[in-house]
Amino acid sequence: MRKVERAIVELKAGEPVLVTDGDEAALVFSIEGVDSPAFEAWIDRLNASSVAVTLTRKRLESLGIDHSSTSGGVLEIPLTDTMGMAPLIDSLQRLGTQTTTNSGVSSSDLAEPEAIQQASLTLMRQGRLLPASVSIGVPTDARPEIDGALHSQDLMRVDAADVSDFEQTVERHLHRVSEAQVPLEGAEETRFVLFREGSGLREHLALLIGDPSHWPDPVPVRMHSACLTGDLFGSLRCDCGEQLRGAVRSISEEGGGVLLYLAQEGRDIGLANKLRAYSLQDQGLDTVDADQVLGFADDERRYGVAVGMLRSLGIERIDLLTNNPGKIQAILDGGIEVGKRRELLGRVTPYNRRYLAAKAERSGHLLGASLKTG
Ligand SMILES: Nc1nc2c(ncn2[C@@H]2O[C@H](COP(=O)(O)OP(=O)(O)OP(=O)(O)O)[C@@H](O)[C@H]2O)c(=O)[nH]1
Ligand SMILES: [Zn+2]
Repeated sequence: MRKVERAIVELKAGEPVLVTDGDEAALVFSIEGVDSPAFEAWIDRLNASSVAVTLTRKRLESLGIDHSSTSGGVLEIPLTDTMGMAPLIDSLQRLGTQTTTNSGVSSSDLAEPEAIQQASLTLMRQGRLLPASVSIGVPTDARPEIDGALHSQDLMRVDAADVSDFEQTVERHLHRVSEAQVPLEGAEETRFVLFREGSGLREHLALLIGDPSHWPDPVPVRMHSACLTGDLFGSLRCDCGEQLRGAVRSISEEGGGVLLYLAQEGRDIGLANKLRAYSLQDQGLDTVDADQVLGFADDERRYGVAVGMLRSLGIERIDLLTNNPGKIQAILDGGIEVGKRRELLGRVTPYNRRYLAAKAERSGHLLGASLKTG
């Protein structure tokens, strides 16, 4: 597991990772890393005649490519002697982010992602990078070159099978690391408990509000996905900051309960991608389409960690503060009983009205009344 974690750090730094599957091996870069010196250097070192771009199905759809595969597609790009590095990098980056549906690529140009390419997309996802990768196949005669780099620790190697296990393993190994009393405005008796994922990459908080021995049954719970712009800076583009403070207040008034503050910035696409999505929304796309252009599903969140935290706190029956039916389903799927849903509304502003409307109309969030009156 630590190897996969290190591989993600390499990819985030624009460096390649060697991904293997049996006898097959490829050097994988994130599409964000193709302008790094390492990319050009490895094309030369391996004397590569082509590179392969792996895109998610959502990304293919947004490029107007009708592809039947559920997991994505792989486009082989031949490298010619006359093609300079700058145009190659430019066309790779455009495949990763351009908004036009006129990509010039058709479904017949695409291959099904194999284990290595599937693993590459998982690595990007775990690193909250753009979900697109570029790989360079390693031919047998280039193995000594690669072995040298592995030996001198210039290159990290991971096996595709370990990558595919990673996501599940992370959720199973949740550690309760540290805790302290932190009095909050409106909820002075609050205890922060920090949980760390097995991989060490992410940390989530449980705020225990009030005295647990006097909590109502079912326990009022809010699962809140981090939103740096809204929670901390009071962004008017969303309703998160108000929901966060409203939840603390309301749980405290009801006699206590738990707020889970989950490291799932931007519906778990990460802050870098959320800012990209915002900028696409400023060009006219709604919140769902903007994420799709970047290659993401409507909502990338899973709640295994939240279920794990509730279990570790000994909570088996909850009332959930949310407008998102997907969260209720996820908790039920995790085997925790949900009594009531309690709505939790933020203020509707001219800046967030469109965002909230898209959540209601396209993602099934229960916000209808607030949008009419707000
Ligand atoms: N990708 C993306 N994420 C956004 C955007 N606006 C806000 N977010 C993120 O959406 C998440 C909202 O989290 P929550 O309030 O927990 O969840 P919710 O799905 O709105 O459901 P509720 O429980 O009803 O609030 C946060 O992680 C925000 O950072 C956006 O335009 N695009
Ligand atoms: Zn927000």
